[in-house]
Amino acid sequence: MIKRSDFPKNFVFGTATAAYQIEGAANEDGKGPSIWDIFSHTPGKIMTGENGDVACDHYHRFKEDVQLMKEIGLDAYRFSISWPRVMPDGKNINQKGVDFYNRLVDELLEHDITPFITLYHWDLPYALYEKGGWLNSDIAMYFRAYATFMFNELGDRVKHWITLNEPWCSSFLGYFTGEHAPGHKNLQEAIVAAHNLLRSHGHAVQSFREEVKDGTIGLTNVVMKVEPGDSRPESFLAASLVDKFVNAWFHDPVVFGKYPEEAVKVYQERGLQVMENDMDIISTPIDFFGVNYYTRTLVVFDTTNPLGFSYVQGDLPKTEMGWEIYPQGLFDMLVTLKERYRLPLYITENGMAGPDKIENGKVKDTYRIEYLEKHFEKALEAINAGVNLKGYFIWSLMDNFEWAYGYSKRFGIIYVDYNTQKRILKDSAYWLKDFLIS
Ligand SMILES: OC[C@@H]1[C@@H](O)[C@H](O)[C@@H](O)c2[nH]c(CCc3ccccc3)c[n+]21
Repeated sequence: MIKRSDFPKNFVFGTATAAYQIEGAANEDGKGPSIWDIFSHTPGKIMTGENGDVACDHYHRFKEDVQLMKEIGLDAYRFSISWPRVMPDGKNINQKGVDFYNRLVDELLEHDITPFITLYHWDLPYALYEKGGWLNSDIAMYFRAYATFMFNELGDRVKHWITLNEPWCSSFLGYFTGEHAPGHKNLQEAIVAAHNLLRSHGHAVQSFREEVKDGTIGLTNVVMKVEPGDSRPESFLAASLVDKFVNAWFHDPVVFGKYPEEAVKVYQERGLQVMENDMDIISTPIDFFGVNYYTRTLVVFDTTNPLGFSYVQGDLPKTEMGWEIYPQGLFDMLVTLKERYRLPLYITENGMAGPDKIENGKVKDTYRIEYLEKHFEKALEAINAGVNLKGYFIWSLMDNFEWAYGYSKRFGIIYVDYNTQKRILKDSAYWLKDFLIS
C-alpha cells in the first residue's frame, strides 16, 4: 500500500478550487460581474439552471474551510482570484475584494498551509468582455496590470503562482463549442482567443520576474492522453494530430516559442495572426507546468467530420462525468511532458465526480479512495522514472459549482449540503488524513 513517506520529503499534497465555483457573494462588497455570472444566468446554459450566486458561500466561510484543510493535514491549497472581485471593471481596484484575498492568504499561512494562486480560472470581468475580451489584443495589457497588482499585493506572502487555468478550455469551450462562457461558437475566435490567452500569460510572467524575485510561476493546462479508438493507421494519425491541437498547442509555444508545425498550417487558414515578438513574450521562461489530468481521450479517423476525426467512448469504468478511469494516462503524460519540455511539474488537478450520498451522516466514497490511490501510485511511478514532480492537488477540496453541470457533479473530498452550507468530510477525506501521516 502506497505511503506518503514513499514520496520525496518536500513533495506537497493539496487540494484545488476556483473562485467562481466556491465563493458565492457574486454581487457583494463591490464585486463586478464575470462572464460566468452572465452565462450562468442565461437560460439554457447550465444543465440544472443553477448559478454561482451563493455556491459554497466560501467568501463568508473561508475560516471554517481553512480549518477543515488543517484538520485533514494538507500541505498546500490551490485557489484562484476572482479578477472582477478585485477589479470590478477589469481595471479599477475594489479594496474590499482585495481585502478578502489578504485575509484568506493570512488564514492559510497561520495554519501552515502553503497558498498556490491561480490568477485566472475562467471568470473574466464582464466589462472586459464588452471590450472584446480574449478577442481584443489589448486584453494582455489589462491582464498584465491585474497580475502586477496582485503580485505587489500578495507576493510578499505567496510564492507560487499560476497565470492561467487551462487556456484550451477558455478558448475552445468558451469560443468554439460554446459549452462555457462566453458561449461563442466560432473556430476563428477560439484560435484568436487562445493566442491572446498565451500572450497574456507571457506578459504576466515578465511582470512576475520584476515583482516577486523569490517566487515561482507556471501555466496550468488540461493534459489529455489522446489514444486511437481503433486499430486503423488513420486513427493513429488522427490521435497524433488531436494531441498536437489540445496538448502541444498550449505547451510548445511557452517553451520553444513556436506553435506545433502540423497545427499552425490549419490555424493560419482560420485566422491565426502572430504579431512581431508575440512568440518571444509567450515563451518568457516559466518555472513549472501545472498538469490537470482526469482521463484519456479516444479518437478515430472519420471522413464524415470536416476535421477528419471524431471522439469515441472507451469501455473502461467511468466517473459521473462519463470520463474513463485511466491512471496509466497520468504516468504516460507526466513522462511525455518531462521528456519534451524538461520542466518541473505539479499535478494541479486530479480527481473524480462520484455518486456521493449522505447515509447516517457519512459519505462512503470508496470509489474515490480507490481512484486517488491508483493515481497516487502512478504519480509515484513517474517520480521513480525520473519525472521532477513537485506536488499533487486533488480536485477538489469540496463539492462546488461544476460549470455547465451546475451542482449536479460532486468532486469534493468534503461534501457540501447546499441547503444548509454544512460541510461533511467524506470517507476520502479521512483516508487522505491518514495517508498524509503514513
Ligand atoms: O471538471 C472538473 C474540473 C473543473 O471543476 C475545474 O474548474 C477545471 O479546471 C477542470 N478541468 C478539467 C478537465 C477539463 C476537460 C476534461 C476532458 C475534456 C475536456 C476538458 C476538469 N476540471
